[in-house]
Amino acid sequence: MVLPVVLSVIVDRKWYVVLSARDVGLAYGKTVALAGASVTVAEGSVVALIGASGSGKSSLLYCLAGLLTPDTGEIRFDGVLLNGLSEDDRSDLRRKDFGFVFQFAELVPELTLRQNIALPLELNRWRRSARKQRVDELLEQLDIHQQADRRPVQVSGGQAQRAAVARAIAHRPRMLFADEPTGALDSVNGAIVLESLLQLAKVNRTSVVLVTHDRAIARRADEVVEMRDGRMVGSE
Ligand SMILES: Nc1ncnc2c1ncn2[C@@H]1O[C@H](COP(=O)(O)OP(=O)(O)OP(=O)(O)O)[C@@H](O)[C@H]1O
Repeated sequence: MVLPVVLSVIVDRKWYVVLSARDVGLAYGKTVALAGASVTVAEGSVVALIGASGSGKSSLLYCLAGLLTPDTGEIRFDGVLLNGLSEDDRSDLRRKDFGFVFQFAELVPELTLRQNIALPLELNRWRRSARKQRVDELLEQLDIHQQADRRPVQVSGGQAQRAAVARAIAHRPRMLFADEPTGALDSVNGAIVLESLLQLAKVNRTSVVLVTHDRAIARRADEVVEMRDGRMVGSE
């Protein structure tokens, strides 16, 4: 009975929790940003964190991504407690398994789009030929091949943000963290960036945590988690 076994492995994999936060608390001095926030991300799924300004979305995203250490609670990636890792191990994890897209592309201004996209591949020691092939493929997929040799100031905001998406996903990370990735764009360019991000994540089977205050964007996610006052709505 090989088939049922294979099927059950596929089903288990689909619901495998790749990342989770449990009862996470974080304060900046006297300001409480997170007050017992909990969320789980199934492998290959897109989770949108939505909520009013100041509700703690970005703080939770940064804790999930290992960029901030929570004061209390647990963050686990692949079952491993992030708070228990050394700073070196956490930065290894971010380099290999995580990708980031922020509201403003935050590309390196001195480098061309092509060089920006190649950065995570260099950091992960991809061979030159594999690097070139992957960067060319992404430039085509994101329709920015004609701007490949320009620097960020020489392209439009939408093109720069598409390059930022390419850079975030280039090394095929298991997790992509996106903080208002379309927040600085008009609706047409915002839609192009969002579609590219979701499509590339799907192709690479990358799980996504997406912070947005826009319900129309959140509707594209597999799961929408609403935050208020540093925790999930309905969790009081
Ligand atoms: N570096 C910081 N220093 C002090 N307080 C901070 C800092 N970052 C965030 N805060 C505060 O923590 C709370 C949560 O902020 P956070 O940025 O996580 O919310 P958010 O939901 O992402 O907001 P927005 O949608 O406006 O980006 C807010 O009260 C905010 O003012």
